[in-house]
Amino acid sequence: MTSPQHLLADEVTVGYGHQVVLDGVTVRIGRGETVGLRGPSGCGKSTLVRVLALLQRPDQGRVSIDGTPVDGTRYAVPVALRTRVAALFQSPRAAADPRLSLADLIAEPLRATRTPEPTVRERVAELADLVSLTADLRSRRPHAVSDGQLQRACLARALAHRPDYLLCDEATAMLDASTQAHVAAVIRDYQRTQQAGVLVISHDQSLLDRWSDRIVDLGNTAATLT
Ligand SMILES: Nc1ncnc2c1ncn2[C@@H]1O[C@H](COP(=O)(O)OP(=O)(O)OP(=O)(O)O)[C@@H](O)[C@H]1O
Repeated sequence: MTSPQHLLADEVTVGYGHQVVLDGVTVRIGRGETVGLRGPSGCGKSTLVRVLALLQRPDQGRVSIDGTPVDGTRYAVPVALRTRVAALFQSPRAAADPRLSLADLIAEPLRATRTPEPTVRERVAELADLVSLTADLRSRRPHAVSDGQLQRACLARALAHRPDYLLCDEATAMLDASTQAHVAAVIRDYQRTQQAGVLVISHDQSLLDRWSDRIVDLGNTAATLT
């Protein structure tokens, strides 16, 4: 029997104190498809991304990757499994270590998995080219680049391990129109060439319509959404 080709949040429940944010939510992202996720502010979209990215453990329910259930958060999960999912968030400044050059930022996930240094350097050059970061920009630290340039580095870093699933949480919301189009184009090319599954969160309905194969509405959390 072939294993399923999807990233699945299965009947996931998450609460903070007395507030239940996700109540038995099921969302499936198939390989090769782009799923849009919408819903009013505070309905739990970012919480769901953190759960799917294995950054937060649900109170109930579970995540599985291509049929393999995941138990625990990211660093408790074997490298080969956890690197299949990557996430890109709205604020690159919150995500990036200010002490690292953009090249070292992109290299971070590769070094964290003990990738040999020559391979790291080769892959970083390839990724930086993919997001059009010049050699000059690669040597700068976050304070010396624009938000758009930093977000491009964060995208390169997210793609470092060639994830099968990429979760984009308002990833283009803070960017000007031309950087937004650039980042979106890189993600779409990646999605097509790798047959990756992509989850896109946005408050911009026209962006969701353009980008998604289908749209899931998380405003209706009582329902099971697949
Ligand atoms: N760590 C936390 N501790 C307590 N409450 C939290 C925490 N993280 C999120 N919340 C609350 O959970 C609810 C859902 O937050 P979340 O960020 O997942 O929603 P969202 O749909 O992504 O919102 P937005 O569209 O505004 O980004 C909100 O009411 C938020 O205040």
